[in-house]
Amino acid sequence: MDIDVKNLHPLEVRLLRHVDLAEQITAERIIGELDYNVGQCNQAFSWLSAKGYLVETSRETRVMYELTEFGREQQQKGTPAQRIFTFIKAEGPQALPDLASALQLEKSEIGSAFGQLSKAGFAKMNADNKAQALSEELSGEFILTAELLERGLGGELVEASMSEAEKAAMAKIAKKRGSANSPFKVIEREFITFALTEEGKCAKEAILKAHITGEELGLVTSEILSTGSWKQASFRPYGLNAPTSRLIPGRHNPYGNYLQWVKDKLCSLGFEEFDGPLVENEFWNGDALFMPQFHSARDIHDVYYVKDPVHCKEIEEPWLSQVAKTHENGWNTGSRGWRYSFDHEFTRRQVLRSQGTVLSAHQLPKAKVPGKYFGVARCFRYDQVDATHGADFYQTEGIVLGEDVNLKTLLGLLKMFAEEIAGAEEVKYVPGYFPFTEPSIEVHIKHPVLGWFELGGSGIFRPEVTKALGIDVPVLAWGLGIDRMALMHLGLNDLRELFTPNIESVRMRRGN
Ligand SMILES: N[C@@H](Cc1ccccc1)C(=O)O
Repeated sequence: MDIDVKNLHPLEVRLLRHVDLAEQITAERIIGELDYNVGQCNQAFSWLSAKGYLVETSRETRVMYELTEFGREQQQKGTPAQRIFTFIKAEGPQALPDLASALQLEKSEIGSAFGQLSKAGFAKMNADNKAQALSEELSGEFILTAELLERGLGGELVEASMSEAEKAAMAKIAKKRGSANSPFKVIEREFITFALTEEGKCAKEAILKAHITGEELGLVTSEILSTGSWKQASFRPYGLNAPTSRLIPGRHNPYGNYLQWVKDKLCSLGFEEFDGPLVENEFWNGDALFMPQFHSARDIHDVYYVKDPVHCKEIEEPWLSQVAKTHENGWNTGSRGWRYSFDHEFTRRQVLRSQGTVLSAHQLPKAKVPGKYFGVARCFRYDQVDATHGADFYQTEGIVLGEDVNLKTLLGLLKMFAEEIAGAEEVKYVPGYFPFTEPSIEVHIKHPVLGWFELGGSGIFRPEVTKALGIDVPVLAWGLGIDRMALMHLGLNDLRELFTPNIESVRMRRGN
């Protein structure tokens, strides 16, 4: 079997070298014989078990006794019974209160210790009501207790390896967990026995063959360099195949990065960024874009209305009057208008913006000519959520104003969005319809998994839009689903992945 033992930790190596092939291995032995502490021993066991070199062969819970502080004190001074016996042996019979003050023990302690001595026949109360020793020396239980206390100094006592007499003596003096005046605390500990597996045996042989001792140095220190001791030392090899610990530095969300990249790109092309509120009104979101107020896309199924307050205060003039007249009869835009009576209450209804074009409408009255503007706008439309639809979505919106801009300029921009920003290889530009542009062009791209889908719309704003808002030059306009572009660019197959809270999948995603 080919086993790579170079990456074993010295704690594992020393353990493997130490144990015989057929041996049962216990923590006690490893701690005692290899001078490991409990933590090191547990680590060696768990690492070797994880590698399949060790198997657990049995597990038992053992009762153990641990000397308490009180026990240590008694061990040093002697137990009350011992001390009373030694004292009355040396000084002759004593009254109990005198014993208490001479030995600095509580009366109750004297009482119970004398009781034990007299019951066992080592002392008695004489005619003068004084405690008197009855034998030459203590034996039995009293000696056992002293011995147990002494052995307790050296470490925990395992019940299973105690004699019946010791167990009986221990039962009298030890209390379960923590009693302040008990010399021993009773604890229970799990003992696991391990044995080498076949792989473990191979590993042991491989270690011996490779002369790995576990004493190799893992660290070059200034000390071993300055003393020159490195010359004699043997070193642990680098485990070039050892897995490194995973570093998870903070990083930006890939979609956030993408949005920033798009913004930077547009700014570097001379676009100015615009932005606006999420809550808009029908006027800017639709009316100013020459969408008739009775247009079906504006009914309650598509747009989210604001419940409170339902209406905004007032719409800025002269835009309100100019737009209203344009709807009614074309005003002086050269159009006949939609020929209905403009609803001044409807126009003030508050909505969540449903298209980024609302930003373009706001921009027109204050735009520079020539000028280029863009924005990334979160928009809201009621929709059934699926791989390519959300209830809210981001659009990258933009306008270019100027005497000499035309359809060719627009197509050039759309090509840049589809090919450079979305990264699509197959693109289709098809005629479309929007109430605010003429002509209108839709952009479609082909996604490797989802197939063809629409990126968004574009066109040249109609004079009904531009003139009513104070602009008299051609204005190119577009609104493209930037979520969909990101889907393509980031190599994802579902819009919902852009917004996933699953941190693992976000970490794995390639950034921009
Ligand atoms: N606002 C349109 C897209 C569009 C923008 C600008 C001009 C033409 C079309 C939409 O959301 O679908």
